[in-house]
Amino acid sequence: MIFELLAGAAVAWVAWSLVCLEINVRKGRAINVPVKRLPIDPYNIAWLIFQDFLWMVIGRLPIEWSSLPDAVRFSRRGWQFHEKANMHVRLGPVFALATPRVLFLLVADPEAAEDIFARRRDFLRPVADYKILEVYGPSVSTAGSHDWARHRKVLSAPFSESSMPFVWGESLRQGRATLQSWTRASAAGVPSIQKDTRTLSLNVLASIGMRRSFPFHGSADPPQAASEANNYRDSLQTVLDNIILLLMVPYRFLTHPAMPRSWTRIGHAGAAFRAHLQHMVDAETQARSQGWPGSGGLVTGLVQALEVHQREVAAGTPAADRKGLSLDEIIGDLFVINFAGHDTTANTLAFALLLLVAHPEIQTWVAEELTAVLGDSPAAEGQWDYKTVYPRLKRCRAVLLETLRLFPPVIAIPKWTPGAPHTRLRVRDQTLIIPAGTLVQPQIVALQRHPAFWPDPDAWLPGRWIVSSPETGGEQLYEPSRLIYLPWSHGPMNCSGKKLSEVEFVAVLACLLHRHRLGAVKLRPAESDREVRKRVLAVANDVDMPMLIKMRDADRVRVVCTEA
Ligand code: HEM
Repeated sequence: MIFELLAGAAVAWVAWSLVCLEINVRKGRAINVPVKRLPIDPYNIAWLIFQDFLWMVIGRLPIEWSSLPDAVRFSRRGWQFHEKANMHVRLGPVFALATPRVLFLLVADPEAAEDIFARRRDFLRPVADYKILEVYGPSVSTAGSHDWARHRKVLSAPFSESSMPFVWGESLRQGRATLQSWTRASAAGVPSIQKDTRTLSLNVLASIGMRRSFPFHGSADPPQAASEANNYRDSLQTVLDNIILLLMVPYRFLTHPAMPRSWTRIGHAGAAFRAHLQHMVDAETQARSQGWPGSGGLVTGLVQALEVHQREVAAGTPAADRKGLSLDEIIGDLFVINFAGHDTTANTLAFALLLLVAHPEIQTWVAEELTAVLGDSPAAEGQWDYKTVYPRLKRCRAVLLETLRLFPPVIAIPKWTPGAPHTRLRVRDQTLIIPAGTLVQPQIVALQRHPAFWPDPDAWLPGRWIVSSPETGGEQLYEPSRLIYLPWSHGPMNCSGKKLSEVEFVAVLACLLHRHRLGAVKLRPAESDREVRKRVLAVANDVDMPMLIKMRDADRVRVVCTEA
């Protein structure tokens, strides 16, 4: 009887899904763009868990990605990375993907994408889908339009130009410590550059929060006693390493004695991180109440916003008109900044380092610039001044820009159309009438790899970013005149940490390549340079997308760092 009931429910669910799918197919057809069907909702939890196993099996079969049916390819998390610009080359700048839950409209047209970002009220961030990020409270990423502006105003100061000399100094410190650790590594190479770039990026983030430098401890260094939640940096590390579990289950529940021990450890780190954030806010508030200027770090601006909020609450200002941020909101923002700034930067550095290992000629090209700007003496290292040095390191930035072109951590920016009954969007010579509730996604990967916009689109060529300045004849960075490049998103809601990530990346690369070069440990003595390059590129291109694009196993390449 139970079996029959379950079977009946399953049949009803499948039938209902098919009906919803067909309704969305019709909506897509009415927009007058090509429509593809995806019979399963890509955000279905069971499917999200099960698909890893399925793709592991498919990956072992001798089947090319391009020969799989469309519906199978689109069902993979992060399919846009594997598909590159192919679907848009085949179907045009816009096509619809109908699923049982929602209709997606995928946009790879520069002008239409620009229009979507500019019309912030017509194409909203789907904040309901972002609520899961509220581990510690509402934040800039999860706030609706009105509240978002309040958050963003407060966050502009810590990411402004005036904070960059500090970011530069700390990134140089961490970059030099990484170099020391890597040059000390045995002939077997650095065990994990992915782990080390995470440690480095975490240390930079922690220093921005605390205005205090943390020692770098690399994967090649002797093991240290683990301190799960003892300090701010370690609890943050545990929280970010286990973020998927913490997004699914509130950390308060994880600390329950009935939970498995590995989960309670994560729950305690979650609680400790919250306590550290609270402590930082309290210490800052106290310092300010005693007339001291505060740490000058990220927390200072947030605590000022808290003071504004508290004054408005005391004055009885209605909630909708209040300025500043509540305590929950500043804690939420502190968390989201760490979440958004950690793996994005760390993964990008790891991709760039492996690509540099595969392309020693680009290392030489970057080192030429470093020598021209910094000289070649180690003694002058302390004089690498942000204001005079950073703007001149264009080739270092070219390496970042080109790495993010091929491997953007975020592959598409979700927006949705609230306007009833529809929203209009001009795409080339056509006006699309988009029904309310459609998820409209400017496609980062497709735009950044489209052969119509980029010659040799899938090749990693940092030199494409360097052009000759019409005024001086010297080198300057290429700036695309259309929206074909958007790894940090675009428009007013773009990434707050863009400049920070650029400054950090350039500082670290300058430390690593100024007087050293990176190579790969050979698998066998007879492995040729060509074979090594092919192997390293295969590792870099073998990506997964648990939340962001990352290499499935960067540690298959053991990196060595030697003096040039
Ligand atoms: C290579 C590095 C990075 C990339 C590629 C990147 C990319 C992005 C993208 C695509 C968004 C989504 C914007 C949207 O929805 O339109 C975003 C948002 C955000 N990022 Fe980054 N990010 C990077 C580094 C950082 C860093 C280092 C920080 C801070 C320490 C940071 C903080 C943020 C914040 C706070 C937001 C939310 C902005 C808002 O909603 O107004 N990001 N980032």
